[in-house]
This record gives sequence, structure tokens and C-alpha cells, in this order.
Amino acid sequence: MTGGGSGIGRCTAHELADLGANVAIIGRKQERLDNVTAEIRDDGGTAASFNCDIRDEERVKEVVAEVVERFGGIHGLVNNAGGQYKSPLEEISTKGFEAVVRNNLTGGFIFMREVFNGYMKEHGGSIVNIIADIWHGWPGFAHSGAARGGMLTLSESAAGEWAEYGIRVNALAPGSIASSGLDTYPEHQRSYIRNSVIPRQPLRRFGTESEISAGIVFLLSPAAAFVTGTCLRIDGAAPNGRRWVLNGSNNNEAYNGFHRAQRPKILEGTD
Ligand SMILES: CCCCCCC/C=C/C(=O)SCCNC(=O)CCNC(=O)[C@H](O)C(C)(C)COP(=O)(O)OP(=O)(O)OC[C@H]1O[C@@H](n2cnc3c(N)ncnc32)[C@H](O)[C@@H]1OP(=O)(O)O
Ligand SMILES: NC(=O)C1=CN([C@@H]2O[C@H](COP(=O)(O)OP(=O)(O)OC[C@H]3O[C@@H](n4cnc5c(N)ncnc54)[C@H](OP(=O)(O)O)[C@@H]3O)[C@@H](O)[C@H]2O)C=CC1
Repeated sequence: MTGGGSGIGRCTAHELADLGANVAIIGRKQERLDNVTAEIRDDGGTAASFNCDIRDEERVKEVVAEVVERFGGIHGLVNNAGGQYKSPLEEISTKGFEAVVRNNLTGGFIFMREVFNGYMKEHGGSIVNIIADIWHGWPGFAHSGAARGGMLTLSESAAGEWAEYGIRVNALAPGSIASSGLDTYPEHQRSYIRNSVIPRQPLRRFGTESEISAGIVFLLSPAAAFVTGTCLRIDGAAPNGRRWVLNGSNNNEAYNGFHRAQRPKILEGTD
């Protein structure tokens, strides 16, 4: 479980441990990794923490080998680590774009490849790549959307190539989830999601961490034996980005004049 020290990753690590899995908790902040590991052990489960930046190829190789040695194999991989910042597309620097792509696409690719070479090629398994409903083009998240869209395509490619090895690969796209990770966003970004995103989503509420972990557990499990190369959207039916822009202005201050300028005249005054 990459990004297992907090939020959705932590919640899923608990669910998996409760179901009897041995869970490798992977991330950068050692204290958080150790806390989750201790919580799981206190509950009678089995877990171990592995400090690893998913962008560090050599470290990923080491961690895969360490996990195989420690637990005897890797039957499921959840590529959950990731994150982004909000910015109008034209203000994203090349460095920022590449940082987000590396964190949300390249790192996951490295993990998938190493887990394949280090264990799953011989034994099969299930891979779940967490993306985000912004893959289809949310305003303000062009870099992350591009990375998540890439991860979706990578998942589909891997599903096709690795089916013969008994490996299933799926993506899971959360919508706006009230996770401890989202709590770390600056207030203007959270209020944007609360006030501009949630009202455009038919279920009109945040999802919960456990609503995402339920989907991850399903995709990892034998119940999903015939499910591969797909994307499970758990997003309250959030609209895609283009529909979202066309169906009303973006109330966020940072966007005043940005989307309005692009709106068809016929929609003026329809907020
Ligand atoms: C429409 C609904 C959308 C809902 C959104 C989806 C909800 C998703 C929620 C979550 O994902 S919860 C997870 C919450 N946590 C995060 O997302 C935080 C994680 N973010 C980061 O770690 C960084 O933003 C990062 C860029 C992904 C990785 O940073 P890294 O350590 O690799 O790079 P840096 O050295 O910090 O920065 C490199 C480069 O990137 C640009 N940049 C980084 N942060 C910002 C920022 N906040 N604003 C503007 N630009 C940023 C910048 O160009 C940096 O270059 P320098 O300025 O350092 O030269
Ligand atoms: N909450 C939401 O609304 C949504 C979340 N998502 C995605 O779901 C995933 C989990 O998010 P959530 O639980 O909400 O947020 P968190 O911020 O709690 O989770 C992200 C985790 O990823 C880890 N991480 C980030 N970058 C790296 C890295 N380079 N190497 C190793 N670990 C890393 C972080 O740990 P550490 O810093 O210790 O390394 C952290 O534990 C993320 O990919 C997020 O973008 C998608 C859509 C919506």
C-alpha cells in the first residue's frame, strides 16, 4: 500500500489487515508509517512499514525485495501515493508539471514494473491504481489530470499485457473524499471543493475514506476475478470537466474572468 501512512491508504491498510492480509505500509513520513503499523498490530493484524519515495527507482526495487522476503510474496499492489496542487494551466511551470507527473504517474509505473519483475510475473496478482476523477479534465488540475489520465491508460495497457501472467490491473477514481489528506489542502482550495465542486455532483456530499477502501478491497479480491483493465469511479457521479465548465461559472476567486471569458454568451446569467 503506497501512501499507507495517511488518509485513504491508512484506512485501506486497516481494512485489508482486518481481512487477514499482511500489509506493507509504504511512504515517506516514517512516524506516520510506524503509527499505522502499530495500530494494525494492536488490532491483531500483521503489518510492516517501509520508507520509500515512489519516485526513487533504486529504493523501490529494494522495497519490493524486502516485502517479498518479509511476507513471502506480493499478491496485491495499491498505487495510492500521490497528490497535486491547484493552478490555472497557463501558470503551471515545467518543473511543476513534471513534479506532478512524476508523483502521480511515473512513481506508480516504477512500482508496477518492479512488483511485476520481483514477484507477480511468476505468481500473478492484482494491481489497483488510484487516480482521481480529475483525469477527465477538471479546471485547475491540468497537470494532475494529465498524469491520472496517463495512469488510466497505463492500467489498461498493463491489464492487456499481463493478463497471461494471471495479473489483473484496474484503476479506481475517487471523487472528492473527506480524507485526512484533503484536510492538508489550504482553506481556499477546500472551500473551492466544498462550494464549487460538491454542488455540481448529484450526491452532493463528500465521499468517505471507507467508501474508497471498499472499492479497493473489491478490486483486489477474488470477487473481481473477471474485472481487469477498467476504471471504478467512486465519485458521487461527478460531472466531467468540460460539462462542469459549461454548466455554470466557477465561483472560485482564482478563476474570476478565467472561465467566464470562455463561456458561451447563451449561458451568461445562468449561474
Ligand atoms: C475538482 C475537484 C478536485 C479535487 C481534487 C482532487 C482531490 C485530491 C485530493 C488529494 O489528492 S488529497 C492529497 C493531498 N495532498 C496533496 O495533494 C499534497 C501533495 N502535493 C505535493 O506533494 C506537491 O504539490 C507535488 C508537486 C505533487 C510534489 O512536490 P515535489 O516535492 O515533487 O515538488 P516541489 O519540489 O515541492 O515542487 C516542484 C515544483 O512544483 C511546483 N509546485 C509545487 N507545489 C506548488 C504549489 N502549491 N503551487 C504552485 N507550484 C507548485 C513548483 O513549480 C515547484 O518548483 P519550484 O517553485 O520549487 O521551483
Ligand atoms: N481525497 C480526495 O478527495 C482524493 C484523493 N485522491 C488520491 O487518492 C490518493 C490518496 O489520497 P488521500 O488519502 O486523500 O491523501 P493523503 O495526502 O493522505 O495521501 C497521500 C499519501 O501519499 C504519500 N505520498 C505522496 N507522495 C509520495 C511519494 N513520492 N512517495 C511515497 N509516498 C508518497 C503521502 O505520504 P508521505 O508524505 O508520508 O510520503 C500520503 O500518505 C492520492 O493519490 C490522492 O491524490 C484522488 C481523488 C480525490
